[in-house]
Amino acid sequence: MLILVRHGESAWNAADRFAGWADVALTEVGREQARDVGRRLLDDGCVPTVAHTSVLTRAVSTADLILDACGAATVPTLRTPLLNERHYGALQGLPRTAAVERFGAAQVARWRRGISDRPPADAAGHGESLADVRARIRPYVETVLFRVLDAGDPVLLVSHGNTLRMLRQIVEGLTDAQASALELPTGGYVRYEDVSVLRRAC
Ligand SMILES: O=C(O)[C@@H](CO)OP(=O)(O)O
Repeated sequence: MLILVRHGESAWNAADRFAGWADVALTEVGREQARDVGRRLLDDGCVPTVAHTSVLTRAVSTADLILDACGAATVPTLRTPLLNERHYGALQGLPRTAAVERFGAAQVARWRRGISDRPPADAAGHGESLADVRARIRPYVETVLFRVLDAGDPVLLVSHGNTLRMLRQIVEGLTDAQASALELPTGGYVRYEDVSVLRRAC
């Protein structure tokens, strides 16, 4: 079983600011969203035995709260930057409304959901398109994730909006347009009971 979770609401989700690799904490709403996922997994008898998260605090905290709430606090957890949110370059920290005023709604929409549109780079030259994120996570999906799923472990994977968009494209075999249109709310999750279907789609 694979359980994909988008982290709970962060301070910058609440403030409508681009987060990317900025290490923003969960709000109390986000913490409760995470605990709620854990309680639902427990009720459904879907307690993970392995967890994978990004290295960003909002994902790590979400995983910890989920695992605590479903009685699985001691399961082995892999934290990897491969599961980080897309790097949003110079947009990080900017309110979305300010970005729209400065660059126009159409350009901001392309940076947010266009597959190969890379946001403007930050001072250090960083900034990833969705295609860059897909290339970053593909080796993780094909070697690390599938190896654990093949061992039969129910895996909890906590990541980010754009990273999960690309991860779902890979494991569900979605087109670019379908992947770009995916919207998982903060604290939202998708559960795949039969992971052999995912292997075929990959
Ligand atoms: O700020 C971000 O890092 C992401 C996810 O919340 O934003 P967007 O949905 O605009 O890609």
